[in-house]
Amino acid sequence: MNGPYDAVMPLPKAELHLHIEGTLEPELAFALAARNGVELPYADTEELRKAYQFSDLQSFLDLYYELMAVLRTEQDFADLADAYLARAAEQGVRHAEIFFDPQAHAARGVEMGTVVEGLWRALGRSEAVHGVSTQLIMCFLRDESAESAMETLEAARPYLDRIVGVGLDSAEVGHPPVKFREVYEAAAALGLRRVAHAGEEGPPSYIAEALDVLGVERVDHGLRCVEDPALVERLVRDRVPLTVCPLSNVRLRTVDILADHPLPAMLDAGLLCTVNSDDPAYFGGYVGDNFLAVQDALGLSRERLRELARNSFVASFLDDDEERRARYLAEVEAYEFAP
Ligand SMILES: Nc1ncnc2[nH]cnc12
Ligand SMILES: [Zn+2]
Repeated sequence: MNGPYDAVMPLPKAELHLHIEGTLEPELAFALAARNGVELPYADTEELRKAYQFSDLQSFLDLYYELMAVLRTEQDFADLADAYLARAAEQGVRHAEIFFDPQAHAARGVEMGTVVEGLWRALGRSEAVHGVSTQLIMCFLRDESAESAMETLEAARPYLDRIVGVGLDSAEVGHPPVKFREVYEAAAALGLRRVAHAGEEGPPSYIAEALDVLGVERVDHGLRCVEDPALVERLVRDRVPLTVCPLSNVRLRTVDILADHPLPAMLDAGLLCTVNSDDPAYFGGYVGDNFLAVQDALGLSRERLRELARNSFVASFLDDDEERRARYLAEVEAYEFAP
């Protein structure tokens, strides 16, 4: 018998908010640690999984950065991305726009070229191997300096043919978008697309600032917009996509329980929401699992799920390949949910 899993998983979708480092499963972390002679402060995968209890964004980021110590070589990044793409394909993902955090790797002496070339080894063959088209978005760590962000953009120059845009992530509160005005101006001048995390833990004013000062086309999370009706009106009017990450919000305690998540109200308000996994290895599910979870906890209808899938392609950076976008959108409309 078919269950909700069979109905929802194959629904064609794009994933637009996914940190590749957040796909590092405990098993792969230990395998890479052994390969690279890195000592992890956990006895085994079970003990590591027990550490996945977070009280807020920072408590997660501490573990997220700590585990990155196992990522050293191009092959490590290729293996990481390949594992994600295989999982994503199983969850109905047809297109993925993937974040990476070069500053977090530079801190261990791992250079931009190692990260990008390694990721590209997997991304370059993803369509052929997994049936998933991909794009790369380079994120700046907002709790690092603006100068460091600018140096990172400089370091990325030789690889810009492989990077579609820039993003902004890490600890939000106290690091408003305006801090990165110049680097976003420089990124725009290089022809890069712009997104930023805003309104995850930070106030609604950070969302407006990301739009006004950084010129972002898409807001990552954007959840706290619901506190400001005028901002919601603006986001609806301007069709600004929000990359919502429901399981992440619960695990990082942005919302108490999934049943209280504002996603249905956001969709009712006319916001262009998408559903994404953020850091699936840490938050208990990949993007299809997020779809399933919101269907279950929030009672979203199948037409709402179809709307979310449609939005994901509309909000994607497939503007340079409208034919492909149209093909994906046609797949969404033609999709028949298993009974
Ligand atoms: N949810 C998140 N918010 C901010 N920075 C992140 N880096 C990885 N996941 C993140
Ligand atoms: Zn994120």
